[in-house]
Amino acid sequence: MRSAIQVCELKKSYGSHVVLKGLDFQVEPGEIFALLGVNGAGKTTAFECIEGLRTYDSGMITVNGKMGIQLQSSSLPSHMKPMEAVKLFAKWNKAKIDDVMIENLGIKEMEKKQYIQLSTGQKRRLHLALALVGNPDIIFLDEPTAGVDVEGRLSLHEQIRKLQSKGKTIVLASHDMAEVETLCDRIAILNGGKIAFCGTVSELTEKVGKKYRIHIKTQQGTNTFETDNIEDALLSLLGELKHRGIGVLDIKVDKGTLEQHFIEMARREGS
Ligand SMILES: Nc1ncnc2c1ncn2[C@@H]1O[C@H](COP(=O)(O)OP(=O)(O)OP(=O)(O)O)[C@@H](O)[C@H]1O
Repeated sequence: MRSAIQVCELKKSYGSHVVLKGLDFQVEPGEIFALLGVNGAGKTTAFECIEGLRTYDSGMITVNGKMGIQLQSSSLPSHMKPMEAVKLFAKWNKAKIDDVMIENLGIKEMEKKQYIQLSTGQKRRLHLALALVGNPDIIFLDEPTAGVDVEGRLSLHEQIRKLQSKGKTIVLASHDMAEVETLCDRIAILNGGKIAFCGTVSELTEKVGKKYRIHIKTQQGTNTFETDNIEDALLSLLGELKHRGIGVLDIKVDKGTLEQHFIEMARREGS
């Protein structure tokens, strides 16, 4: 099967500032893929090169499918009404407005407001609707839930999953690691102008998360212990607690969070 997006040796500089030093990655059809990196790593630059909005110095980009691009904040005229924007985008795309999509994203509820009067969450939903107007195959979302409250974020996640269930490919950039962990099939970490890691979150954990962490809650409080040998550590910990007559209320074992692995990756492979 052809990849939805294939990026080979992508290089991009702004004057003497080299931002992308040869990116290589692929996005497969129907997956939710995240491009991660610290501020200024070059995620937006990479997106814009792929989207055809920015020229690049060298490399090859292949996109198989129609693209839909979520706007950045304050990209629309401040007095424009949400449905006016939707109609305008539909006209540009020569597309029929999908009433179900408009309904799902709650665009009609904001009908009376001007763009400038929308909340951050409402703007994000409108931007997503505008990206979807032309019925694209591949949807680019640059920080789709930044500044959105928990409820709004969950509702946007639901919409993004619905898109995936319809066979759409989603490519997103996000600084919210919890969001990435729950939503994405694969991630790529951009660091020092290169892809430092590309794969699933579990693969990243295998690569970076060397130690097990035991989080244990007792009547005396919560503690975290790190160990290489989970079996021995658990046995001796539980044995010791039993010996001292301390009851265990909760116990969890992990190999660190995506956030910790991301930071570790940035430190390890830093530019
Ligand atoms: N038009 C431009 N002209 C010159 N430099 C630019 C331009 N756009 C971006 N840069 C620089 O390129 C680097 C990468 O920026 P980019 O916006 O792609 O990063 P990013 O990973 O998307 O960051 P953030 O997480 O903050 O959105 C930064 O150092 C930025 O200052």
